[in-house]
Amino acid sequence: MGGTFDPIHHGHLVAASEVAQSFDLDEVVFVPTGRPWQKEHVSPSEHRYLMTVIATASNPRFTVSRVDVDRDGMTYTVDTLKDLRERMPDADLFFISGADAVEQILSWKDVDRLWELAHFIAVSRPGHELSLSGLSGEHVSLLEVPALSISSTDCRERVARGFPVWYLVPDGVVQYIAKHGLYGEKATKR
Ligand SMILES: Nc1ncnc2c1ncn2[C@@H]1O[C@H](COP(=O)(O)OP(=O)(O)OP(=O)(O)O)[C@@H](O)[C@H]1O
Ligand SMILES: O=C(O)c1ccc[n+]([C@@H]2O[C@H](COP(=O)([O-])O)[C@@H](O)[C@H]2O)c1
Repeated sequence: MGGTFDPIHHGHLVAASEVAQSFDLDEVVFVPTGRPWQKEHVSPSEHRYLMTVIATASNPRFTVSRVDVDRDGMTYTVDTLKDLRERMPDADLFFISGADAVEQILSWKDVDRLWELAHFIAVSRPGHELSLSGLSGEHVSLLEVPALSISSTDCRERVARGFPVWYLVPDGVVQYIAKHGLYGEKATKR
């Protein structure tokens, strides 16, 4: 599952867990982006990587990859998938995305190459229609997952306003944000 994870939240974790169950996956690899070219003002990748490690540590089926964080330049999924394929030559690769990301996929770099590298799984997300958006069902599967109306943008804005993010993100991530003063945190009651 690729994402900017700024920060990772329970919407990401529930989506990953549902896909793992429904598609009988051995492992879900979370891949935090290095420099996402369609997003501005992103937190340093080491913070996003470490929050992802903290959030996934307790699940034996979840792992985190540094392939995007360690690659120079902008992050493109075509490179992510090539790097993962090199590291896992025998694996069947699936790329998990939310409905909003799938709406944009035709704008991604080397989109035609993507279908050769992985099968895509689009999960439902509140506020977005889950549809193939003109993509082929041969390359993309759709999956309804429990609806959690959480976004990283909302989490960042809440922290900046001094509102709690407990129960929106894992406890360790709440503590990591406070410890490193991410998102312009104002003092909050805990
Ligand atoms: N609540 C959610 N339910 C289902 N999928 C989600 C949810 N939140 C994010 N996703 C999906 O997870 C992937 C990574 O998301 P990302 O890290 O960009 O989080 P985000 O909440 O969309 O962030 P931001 O608000 O900063 O854009 C994307 O494919 C996105 O569609
Ligand atoms: O390859 C691309 O051109 C591309 C463009 C936008 C997003 N992506 C990937 O989509 C995933 C979700 O991205 P984001 O920005 O919504 O967190 C993440 O793995 C990104 O690298 C990929």
